[in-house]
Amino acid sequence: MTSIAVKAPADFHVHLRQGEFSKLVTPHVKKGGFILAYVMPNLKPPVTTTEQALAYKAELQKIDPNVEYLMTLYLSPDLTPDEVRKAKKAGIAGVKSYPRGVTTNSDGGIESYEIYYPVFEAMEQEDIVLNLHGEIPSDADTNVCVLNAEPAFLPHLRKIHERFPKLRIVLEHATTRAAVEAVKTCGPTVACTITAHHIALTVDDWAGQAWNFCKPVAKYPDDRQALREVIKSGHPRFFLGSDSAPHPPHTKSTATPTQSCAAGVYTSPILLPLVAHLLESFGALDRLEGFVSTFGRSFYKRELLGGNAAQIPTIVLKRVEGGELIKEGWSEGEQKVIPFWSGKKIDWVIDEKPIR
Ligand SMILES: NC(=O)N[C@@H](CC(=O)O)C(=O)O
Repeated sequence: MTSIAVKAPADFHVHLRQGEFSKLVTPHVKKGGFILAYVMPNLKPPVTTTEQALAYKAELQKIDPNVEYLMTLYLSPDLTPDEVRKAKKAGIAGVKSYPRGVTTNSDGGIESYEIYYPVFEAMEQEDIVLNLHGEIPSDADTNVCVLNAEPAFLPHLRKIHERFPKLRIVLEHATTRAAVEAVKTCGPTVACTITAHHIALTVDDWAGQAWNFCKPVAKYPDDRQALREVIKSGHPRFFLGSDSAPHPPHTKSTATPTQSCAAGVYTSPILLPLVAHLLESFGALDRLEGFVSTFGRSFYKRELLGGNAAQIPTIVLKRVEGGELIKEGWSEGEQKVIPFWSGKKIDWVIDEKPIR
């Protein structure tokens, strides 16, 4: 195969940041082949109200109007059932839960799920999606660390799903076989995003390599295998959410003995070619459109159906013999960002002028 057409690619988990940094990274969604971005709310301060989310959306639209932005709120005590109803009317798509302290800007994250049951009830009624960062905080007393934080979280997923069976829930950026199996056994209201980097990496790739470090961390080879298998099987409740998380280079690469490096892997500007390259590497290229577009769109009720099929935006990838080098980085003024696999070659690029 030398070219592939993908209809309406949608990234169901992306960090677009704020201020000048946002101006650099937001256009990279389109650059990477995507026309829909499901935007994370972990800004400083976090996006906790409908008003803030709409103001943030307006900023993103000003930077790049060519992408559809689906906005989320940050689960915190500020979020009330009334605010959920207001959010629904304003078109907010989801609420993201970060357990306290597990990742970037999660100091205001949650400590217990039960206190949010009235909020979940309103979300279930209003059909707003709950996006779960599925890790529990590390705790030496209970032997929890980054390697088992995700399996240890799964009982919470099951409990919330049992209590609110109609609430649509997405377990974000799954990294383990246990998570894949847990989501499979849940009902049709529970889905799961998988990142590009987690189908490439294992523990060995981030131990000693800050650029591959993100939360949740990549796990064992067998866990990666489970992610690949479920994508290859074409399971419709498993789809792409890149968790593309840019950080200024100095926060990734110049950690000191007392300061750890920022968590996050940046894939936006190369995303669709990268996913095609990875899926092809394990024989799942035929699942590309399902994984990066139709499955997620169907779960989120954002299908592009009917009308004239020719009007659906289509991105064409072409194969590059010998591979295409991933750029060293992008910069604008003082802002700079370095992508995942910078300096490595991948086999696909976006065809800017496809012959139709
Ligand atoms: N994935 C990451 O490692 N980091 C994300 C936060 C998150 O989604 O955990 C970020 O905002 O940098």
